[in-house]
Order: sequence, then structure tokens, then C-alpha cells
Amino acid sequence: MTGTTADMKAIQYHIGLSKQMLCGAKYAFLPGDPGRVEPISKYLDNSSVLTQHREYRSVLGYVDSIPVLVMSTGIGAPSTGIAVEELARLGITHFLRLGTTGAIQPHVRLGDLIISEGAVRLEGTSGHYAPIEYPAVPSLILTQKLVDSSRLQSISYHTGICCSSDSFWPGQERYDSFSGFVPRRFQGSLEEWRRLGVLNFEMESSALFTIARTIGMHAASLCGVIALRTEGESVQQDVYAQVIERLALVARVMVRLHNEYI
Ligand SMILES: O=P(O)(O)O[C@H]1O[C@H](CO)[C@@H](O)[C@H]1O
Ligand SMILES: O=c1cc[nH]c(=O)[nH]1
Repeated sequence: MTGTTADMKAIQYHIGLSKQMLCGAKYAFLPGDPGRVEPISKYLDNSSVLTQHREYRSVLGYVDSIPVLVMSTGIGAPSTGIAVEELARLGITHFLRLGTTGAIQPHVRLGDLIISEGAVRLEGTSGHYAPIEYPAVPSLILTQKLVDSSRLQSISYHTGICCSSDSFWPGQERYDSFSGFVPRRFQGSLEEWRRLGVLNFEMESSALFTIARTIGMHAASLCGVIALRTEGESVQQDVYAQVIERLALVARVMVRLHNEYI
């Protein structure tokens, strides 16, 4: 660890963490849900709760002797952007989203994992960092290590493009919202994305990929399927525990494989 004492102790405004608290961690696991932070950290060694500020709950743990931060981003691109900015200031260089998602291809099943090769930027935050023509792509190496980790552990996964939407209802063409109204712009959009080969809807990956790229950091996204959107609109909560276990197992081995590589 380097830096002056004041630098090491400076607390980031939104996430409530300092460099000193991270013990030199370069890797961050980023679930959206604060309630997923501790269940994921159970798959790390010697984990301890650091703090919670707003939607940002944080735990530090270890893979072998490699420090890893688990921190929730909250829902959506704006709070994810803040998380990336503030964690980068603290020395995090490798960001792994561990999310949940709704599949829009019929061959994808509940509980499967999706490793994103790119993301449709159906959100506003990434546009504050780069024009819409700029691609939202993850780190090739981190993404390959997610594939290797899943294969090594025989965990079912798919790779492809996700669509990151700024809304859970209209942007993902859900009609079971309070009003039931989906603006014309999004009517038929699920089928259009499906025909274009997009695998799944979620809400953060495109901002994570775009922001990480534009600031010289490395990001990847791994999501567990909890909704089958070709069959309906609802989320299947009974698959949640299985998804958390799979996300955590793949992420843990990914750190080991990536650390051997660098
Ligand atoms: O489970 P998380 O990681 O929050 O991810 C998904 O779940 C939330 C919506 O229910 C959005 O954040 C979406 O991206
Ligand atoms: O359908 C889903 C499930 C989880 N998260 C989403 O954004 N959409």
C-alpha cells in the first residue's frame, strides 16, 4: 500500500470506504443488492463487514491471500457509476458485477449463468462518459477467466450480449407495471432484442463496462437467471439461493485464475 496517512484514511463520500480499509484490494465483486453482499462473502476466507453507506454495503474477504472487496452497487447505472469512480480512487482495478437477470432466449434456463461479452446501452449514465457509438465491452481477460472458472466447476453458463435497461418495467417491456402502459418505443422491443441475439435484460453492465473502459479499468459481468421472459414477466425467487452460490463459486475461482495469469 502506498500513499500518505491522510490519503490512506480519506473516506469516499458515497461508499464510506478508505484505502486503508481495503488492505490493498484490487478486485471488487459488485452485486446490486446489499442483501447479497454477505452471502457472497461467505465464499471468501476471513471476511469482515466494513461499512454500509446508502446502498453501498461492503465486506472485505480473501481468496487464498488475495484481498477482495464485495460491495453492493444498488439498482441501476447512476449508483453503479458512483461505485466505480470511488472504488477506482481507492485502488480497485478489476470490477466484477455479480447480478441477477431475466433471460430473453428460450434455450436459457432458470439458474443458468450469463457471462456478458458486451452490453446494449439502454441507460443514460454511460452517455455521460462516452458517446452512444462507443461500445460497452468488458475486459477480454476477466471474461475469459469467468468462462474458464465456470467450465472447471461444471456450472452451466452462456456467453453473449446483455441489454442494460434504465427501468425494470417499460425498458424491459413488462406490462405488469402499476399502469400497465409500455410506451411505443419499447413495444415489441423484447422480441427485437431476442431476434438480434441478445441473451438477457439487467440494469448495470453497460454503465460498468463503459465507465471502466474510459478510465482505464477492467470490468466483467456475471449474472444468474431468475426470470424467463419468453415465458412470463415474473421473477422466480426460489432460484435465488442457487444463483448466489453459483455466482460466488465462479467469482472466487476467477480471482485465482486471473491472479495466476497476471
Ligand atoms: O440483482 P441485481 O444485481 O440488483 O441486478 C438486477 O436486479 C435489479 C432489478 O431487480 C437490477 O439491479 C438488475 O440489474
Ligand atoms: O427480469 C429481470 C430480472 C432481474 N433483473 C432485471 O433487471 N430483470
